[in-house]
Amino acid sequence: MTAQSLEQLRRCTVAVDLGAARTRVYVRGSGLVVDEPSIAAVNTHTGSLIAVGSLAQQMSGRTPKHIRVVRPVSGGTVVDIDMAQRMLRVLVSDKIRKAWRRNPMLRVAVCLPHDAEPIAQRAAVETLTGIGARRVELVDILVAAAVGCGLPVEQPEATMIVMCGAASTQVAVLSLGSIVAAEKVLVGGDAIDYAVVQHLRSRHELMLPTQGLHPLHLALSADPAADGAEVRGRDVATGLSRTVMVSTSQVREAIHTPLTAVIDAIGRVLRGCPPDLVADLVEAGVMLAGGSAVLPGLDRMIADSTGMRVRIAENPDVCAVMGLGAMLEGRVQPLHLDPLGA
Ligand SMILES: Nc1ncnc2c1ncn2[C@@H]1O[C@H](COP(=O)(O)OP(=O)(O)OP(=O)(O)O)[C@@H](O)[C@H]1O
Repeated sequence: MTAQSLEQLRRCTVAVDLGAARTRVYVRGSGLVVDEPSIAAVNTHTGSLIAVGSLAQQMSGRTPKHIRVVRPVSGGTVVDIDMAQRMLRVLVSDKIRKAWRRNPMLRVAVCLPHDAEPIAQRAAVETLTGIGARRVELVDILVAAAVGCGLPVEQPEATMIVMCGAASTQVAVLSLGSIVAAEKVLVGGDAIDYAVVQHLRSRHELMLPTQGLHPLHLALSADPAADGAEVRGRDVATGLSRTVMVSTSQVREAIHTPLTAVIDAIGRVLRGCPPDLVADLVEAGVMLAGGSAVLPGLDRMIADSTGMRVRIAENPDVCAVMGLGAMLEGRVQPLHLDPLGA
């Protein structure tokens, strides 16, 4: 991050993280004002918006035919600009109206997945300008999250962040405010949940409701010797409700493949780093951020396979937007490198 780009971010009033699972909005001077699921419910007859955020999430899987629950953000990219704008307008309505009114030249900072395609960048800019932003600054989510975790990204020392989101896991090594090496794999919390759902379907012939995944996360945190968790779902053949006991070892086996993809990505990033930075990381360790960072046992698995110390950020799910917030509040100081004048 150059001093110039930090200067541009300082002129922003609002920071937005449009995630595949959740939308977060930070307003300068007010803090985090929105943290809601990136979901909208629409009446297909009239086209009108019925609900957004948590309320729309509650409707998911329970709607009559004329109501459709949609996700305007997929894989960290806005795929339905019109719906994303309508959702954002409702989510931020009263929270940033004041900021908007006070500042008709509103500048907004948005974090995007690492190496976002130009089309994804344009979709984010169009979404925000469509709801009133005059200028949109784009920031790599890995830089924003590293700042939000409190990592010393501006220093000449390596820091490693693993951002475990819903749609993807992104890994980076940063030094002197920039990304030295990074990787993105399209495996996140959703793929891990899907692996568990598929396992239950094939092994127990059980279809799981979305809410049923929580006991499985708890089962993972239990003692491996414990029995596991009771899970209620629908029998694939009869359609009737049924309960099965799922053991911790079965859940671990089911999520082994997606987690291996994450471990492999970390390995590739380490191999792409100069040896001096890898030596720094032995001391500094790895920081886990993103909603899936709290998946029980993930930190231990990464520590075992890399031999490095692994920490989970204090509020891992909101690191990226809080990092953007820190930049617009001016809490991130660029490192001034004095030219030697040679
Ligand atoms: N307690 C928990 N245990 C395990 N997984 C969890 C827990 N809480 C949230 N998750 C997972 O975290 C993911 C959401 O993470 P996050 O809020 O970082 O997503 P996002 O920023 O919207 O996603 P992306 O960065 O991929 O766009 C979901 O897949 C969810 O299942």
